[in-house]
Order: sequence, then structure tokens, then C-alpha cells
Amino acid sequence: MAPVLTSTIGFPRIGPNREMKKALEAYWAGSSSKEELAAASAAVEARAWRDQAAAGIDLIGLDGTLYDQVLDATFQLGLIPERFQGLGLSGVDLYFALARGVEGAPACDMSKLFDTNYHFLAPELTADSEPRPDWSPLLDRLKRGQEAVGRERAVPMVVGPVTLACLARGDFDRSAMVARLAPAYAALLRQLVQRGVPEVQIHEPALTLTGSEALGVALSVCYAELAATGGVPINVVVMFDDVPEETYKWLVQLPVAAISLDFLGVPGADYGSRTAQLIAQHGFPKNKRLGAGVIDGRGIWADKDGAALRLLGALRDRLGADQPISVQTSTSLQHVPYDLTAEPAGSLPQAPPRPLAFAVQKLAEVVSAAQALAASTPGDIPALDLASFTGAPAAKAAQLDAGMFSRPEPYEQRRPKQVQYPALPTTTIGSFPQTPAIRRSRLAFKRGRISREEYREQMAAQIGVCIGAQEALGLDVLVHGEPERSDMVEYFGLKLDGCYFTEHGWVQSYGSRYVRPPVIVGDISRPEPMTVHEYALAQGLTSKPVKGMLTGPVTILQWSFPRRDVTRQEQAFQLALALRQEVADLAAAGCRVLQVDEPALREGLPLKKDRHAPYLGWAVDAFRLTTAVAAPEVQIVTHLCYSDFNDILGAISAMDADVLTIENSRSDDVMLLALAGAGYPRDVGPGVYDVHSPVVPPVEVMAAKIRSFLKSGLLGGDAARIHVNPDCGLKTRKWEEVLPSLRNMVKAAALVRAELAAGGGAAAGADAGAAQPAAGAAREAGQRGGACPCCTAPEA
Ligand SMILES: CN1c2c(nc(N)[nH]c2=O)NC[C@@H]1CNc1ccc(C(=O)N[C@@H](CCC(=O)N[C@@H](CCC(=O)N[C@@H](CCC(=O)O)C(=O)O)C(=O)O)C(=O)O)cc1
Ligand SMILES: N[C@@H](CCS)C(=O)O
Ligand SMILES: [Zn+2]
Repeated sequence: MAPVLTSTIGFPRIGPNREMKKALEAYWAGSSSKEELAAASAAVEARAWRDQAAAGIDLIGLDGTLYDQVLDATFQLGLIPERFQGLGLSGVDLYFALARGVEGAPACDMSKLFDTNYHFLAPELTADSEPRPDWSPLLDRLKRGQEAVGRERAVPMVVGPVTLACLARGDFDRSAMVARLAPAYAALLRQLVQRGVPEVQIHEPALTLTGSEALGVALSVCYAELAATGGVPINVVVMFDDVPEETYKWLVQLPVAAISLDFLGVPGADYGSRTAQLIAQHGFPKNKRLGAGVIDGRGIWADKDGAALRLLGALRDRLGADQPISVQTSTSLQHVPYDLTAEPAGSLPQAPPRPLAFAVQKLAEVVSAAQALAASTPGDIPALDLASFTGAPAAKAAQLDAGMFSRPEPYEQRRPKQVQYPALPTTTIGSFPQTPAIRRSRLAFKRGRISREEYREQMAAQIGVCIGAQEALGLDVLVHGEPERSDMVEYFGLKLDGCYFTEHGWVQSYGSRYVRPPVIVGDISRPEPMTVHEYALAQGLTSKPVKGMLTGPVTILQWSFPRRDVTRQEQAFQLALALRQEVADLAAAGCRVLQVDEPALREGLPLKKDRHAPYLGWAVDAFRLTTAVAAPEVQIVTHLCYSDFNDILGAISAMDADVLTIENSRSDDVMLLALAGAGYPRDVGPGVYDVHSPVVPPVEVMAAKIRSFLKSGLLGGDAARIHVNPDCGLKTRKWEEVLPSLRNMVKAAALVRAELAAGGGAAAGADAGAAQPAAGAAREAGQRGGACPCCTAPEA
């Protein structure tokens, strides 16, 4: 019998106590040195590798990054976009310039990694891109890894050439690019030969995509070139989904030592994963190790009733006891929190459907499944039918009246009844800076140092500050600023029954920014209103319309850890029904503009095209179920960001929102042009500036953007229906960045309004005054929080 190994293909890189966040932010703030940053990063990495060794993992993937693993590959390949060259930057400063931007050189585009809530930095390539590899950071990490866990266990990992070519921005032939990149990867493999590694992991999640079969020839030629370097066994790692059948046929023929596959796919997806079926049907080569990803890498549920072992047993039955196999997680563990034992005793949900497991606990599951498999003989393990295994939960049909999914009147009829705007109405996306003072208040409340009442008073004061600032800036549609929300999804998770919330369950979202996803543990319901108090408070301070602010059902689901026993659709509809009650309550409280954010709508799109339509069907239905309860007079806004929405324009339109605000500025108006090209019919607010950069955008730059919107053909250039807003919320920024940026944004809108007025071209119905709420919402301004951060010292 072949030995059963254990392997890891990625681990949290943030440290058990968010050490990397602190180290990075200290370095960026200038309060620590390069050496201190490098030392902190090395310590976090070594801790993670030692944790894996201590758990008994045989082959430890040497995960670790200062910001993002895709950027690491781009950077080490020397594929530096031209705008960063000649700035006099090198090393980590050049690396961080690509990640975060510097004056005159905006950052690389940030996008979701496949269907996860992790953001990578997109390589920018052209047909002529010439790699100039320098793999020193990876080789240095390998040296440290070998010192930490020994040569026989330390496995270097890198994002592979096919995935890099697929994730890159630019107009070029992907197959040709794979061929162009191959020699640079071959150079890495040659350097690894000297260093005595057991293997190298080349991560190729792009092989899960529909269309990857067309890259089959490029894949084969490239991996033949890599294998020809000789000496270093290659483990091709695929994660996030199964691979298309044709791709599977290419994949298993590659001249590599191991292929790692994801047997579980997306938690709660009704289509499950076809990986087991592919193996049942086509087998797997005996001369390669099968990396069996049978422990869920991106869910937090513990393996239940030995499900992983049954899958392993079925694989052995199909492939034979001499099949080399390693037990591992289905994806990198970077998508789950570090260690469940950090949670305070007694805080775990009382009756979860099954126990929880974070990254450290998953290591133990991998090892115990491997040990149980090795110790068993055929017949010991309960049978499982490989040919029909998908891991999908049983679908429950939702019994809802069709009328609940449609607004009472179509857009053309209801729009004139809603708030009327001046040309180019200005607004923001919802959040304002989460200042240290706000975080201190929240901490004080959590630790019991201040009462709930005091905490609410302090948040109310912040809301007052936000309203005062927006009035002073002259924005048309205001927001309350979301100070009470540590995170938009976490906030709703805390308010909804059926969700469990962790204290330390941080997961990296991008760079030094982390989130704590709620855990959906049961049926969702809303015990009481969640946002009405803050909305009413803010609206009470101004005569301008204040947007009600909700996170949509698909985004709450996507950014939570969902159940695995119930389909995603069922969970989305439960969330939608709870949010629908909130929409009704906000409307009853006088709210006339109500934003329901769905930034993760695109993220949830299955990686296979044939699964798009069913997903988009229920995802759009969940949004409509949430919002359709609103009367025609209530303007429903939605907001989408940080994804490529081109391929879901039909679904965006089907959401039937009255206003769509969409991130646009980092990607050269791609979204705007796509919407214009598709004849998108309802109001649009394309982002005019990037909120992830500390750079204050000049008036003229934003004015030029607005002019380009008007000329793009979008809405026939109707300026009253083209809104002006930043790309996304401002919570990560400081007041001293936000105020000048918004001041410039308002000035830019005013400039273009004046141009339109001078040219007589302003849209019909446009009026240079402030927006008016349609129904009597005029209230006394400035009752609370008159202090305006424009006139007082902003908080650091
Ligand atoms: C819009 N985005 C979001 C995504 N996913 C979400 N779940 N939420 C999102 O908003 N995905 C796509 C994008 C990703 N964007 C971001 C943007 C910003 C962040 C971010 O800033 N994260 C914060 C964490 C915020 C938070 O919850 N803070 C807590 C404080 C927790 C804490 O550290 N407390 C300290 C003491 C307080 C202190 O001294 O500061 C303690 O307990 O010791 C809070 O506000 O209460 C981050 O800093 O990383 C994430 C994704
Ligand atoms: N309303 C949220 C949306 C983020 S996608 C915010 O402004 O932060
Ligand atoms: Zn956003």
C-alpha cells in the first residue's frame, strides 16, 4: 500500500493575533523600519509553518506574503507596469507602490480572487511583456522555511503561469502569454534544484474556469518545459471548484509528480463538486500523487461524521491501495480564521449543527483522516458512491408568492414620483472614516466600560459630525456614515438571529485589511429593526435626503460562513425576508432613498458558465424579495464594487434598482462603457475616484471623468440621472483625506454643471439647487453634532 501523506496548500498569513496588520501599518506610517517589517513577517511565517509541523503535516506549503500572493508572482517575474518605472523606487517600496499607489502612479487594479472575498492585485500585461525574473523573495522564504520545519517538509509555492495569464489585465493572447512566462518559471525550478526541496507547488486555480480547456495545449507545452528542468517534482494545485471535464483530461496527462484537486467546491452550492465524479469516470494516473482536498478549506464547519474519510475510502476503492495520495484541504486555509481556541470560553454557539474548525483545527482533521485511512483496510470505512458524490446539500423549495418579487410599478412610472435631483447629483456610498475614537468607543462598550446608552450617544455624535460635514461640503444626497458598523456584514450578522459571531475570527480581505465573517448557524430571522434608529437620527438633522443603508442578502451570505446543510439560495431568501422587514420599517420611518449594497453579487458567480443562470436567477430574486416591498415613491439604490461586472449586466438590470452606484475609477471607465453599450436604462453613479488610495483626486481629474460619463452615451447623457460619487465607502480613509477629496468632487460636479448650463445642455428637469425629498422630510438642521470636521481639527 502506498503511504498516505498529508499536505497543506496555504495557511492564514496574518498571524494568530493579526501581527501582520500591525507590522504593515506601522511601516506605512513610518513608525517602523524595513528591517522591523521583515522580521515581523518572518516571525509570522515561521509561526504558521511550525504550527503546521506540530500538527503533523508532512508537506508544508510555505505560504507567506507582505500583501498578496498574485502581486508576489507579478513582482518576482519583474512584470512592473511602466508607470512605476523611473520613480526611483525599489524593493518593498516598489512592491507597496504597486499595491497601494503613489502620487502619479495609481495602484494596480484590485479584484476578487475567483469567487472568494479575498482581493488580489491584477497583473497588467501586454503582448510584449517581457518577464525579468528575480525569485529572491521566494528563495529567502524557502531558506527560512527549511530552517523552521526541515528540508524534507518545506514546499515552496507560487501562483502559476496559466493563472497569472488568466488573472492579468490587458489585451493579449492568453496561450501566447503562458508560453512567454514559462521560461521565467523554469528559471525558478532550476534554482530550486540546488536547494533540495521535496516538491514545488504551482497554484493553478484558473484551471477551474470554463474556457480553461482552450488553454490545454499551452498548459501542456508549458509544464513540459518546466518538467524538463529536471529534479524538482511539481505539484499542480487546483482549488475553488472542480475542473471542466476536458481540462481534466489535459491536466492528468501533465508530466508532473502530483495534482491537487478540490473535492468540495463552494460551501452550500446546490451543484456541489464534480471532482469525485471525474475520478470515478476517468480514473487518475497511478504515477502521480493525488492531492485529495477533502477537508473544507474555506468553510468553518468541522468534518462531520467522518465524511472526509468516507470520500478517501471511496477514492482508494476506485484507484487502488497503491495509488499515492495526500490528504489536504480543498483550498488554501487563508480563507478561514487562524485558531478556534482563541475564542473566549463559553462564547461558541450553544447548539450549532456541528462543531466549528478554524485553520489549526483543520490541520488536525487532515492528519486524523490520513491516519484513519492508512490504518484501515477496505471494508472498514462505510461505503460512499464516488460516481454520484457532489457534497451538495438537499434543496428546499421556497414557498413564496411571485408578487413578492416585483415593485408595484415599473421604473418609468415610479421614477417621477421619487426624489428629483439637480444635474449630476452628488453623494457618497455610505461609510465615513472609522476613526480611532469610534473604534475606542466600541471597544469600551464591548469591555463594559461604557453602557449601551453611552455608546449609542457617542455614535449619534459621530452621525451628527457626518451630516454636518456633508452639509458643509454641499453634497446632495447624504448618508449617516455607518459609524456603528465595525463592518457592514458583521453588523447585520450581530443583529440577526441564526448568526454566530466570533471575537478573533479574522480573515484577510486585502493587504492589511481583515474581516470577521459571521457564521450562519441556523434559520435567519430579524428580532427587531436594525438600522431605523440611526437613519431617523441622521434624517432628523437635515432637510436633504438621507439614504437608508442596508447590506443585501447575497452579500451577507457571501461574506459570511454559510451553512453546508442548506442551499445558498435558501439562506439568501431567509436573509432577504429579514431585510424586507427592515426596508418596510425604514420606509415607514420616512426614508425615501434606500441603498441596498450588493458588492458581492458578482463574487458569488459560479466559476462555470453553465451554472451562471441558476445562480443569477436566485441572487437577483433575493435582491428583489428584499426591495420589492418598497412603495413606488421610495428610490432603491444599489451599489456594486471591486469585480468585473461585464458578464452580469443582464442580472444587474434585472435587479430593477432605481439607481446603480458602481466602482469604476480604477478600471478606466470599463464599467461605465459597458453599461452605456448595453443601453442600461436606470440612473447610474459611476465612481469618480478610488477610495483605496490616500491620494486626494484633483478637481480637474474628476471633472474630466464626469465629462467622459456625459459623452459615453450612458443614459443619453442625461445629467440628472448620472450621479457623482466615489467608487466605494470611505471607512478606510482619514478625515483629512476624505474632506478635500469630497470637496474636490463637489467642485468638479459644480464645474461641469456650470458648463452644461452655459452650453444650455443640462438635462431637462435639472435644477442647480439641492435635491428635495419627495415626501415631507424637511426637518430642522443641526439639532445635534453641529461640529463640522471641515472647520475643526480632523481626527488622525
Ligand atoms: C467592502 N468590503 C468588504 C468586504 N467584506 C466585508 N465583510 N466587509 C467589507 O466592507 N469585502 C470587500 C470589501 C473589502 N474591504 C474592506 C475594507 C476595509 C476593511 C477593514 O478596514 N477592516 C478592518 C477591521 C474593521 C473592524 O471590524 N474593526 C473593529 C475593531 C476591531 C479591533 O481591532 N479592535 C481592537 C481595538 C480597537 C482599536 O484599537 O482599533 C481590539 O479589539 O483589540 C471595530 O471597528 O470595532 C481592519 O482594520 O482590518 C476590510 C475590508
Ligand atoms: N455602504 C458600504 C458599501 C461598501 S461596499 C460602505 O460605504 O462602506
Ligand atoms: Zn463598495
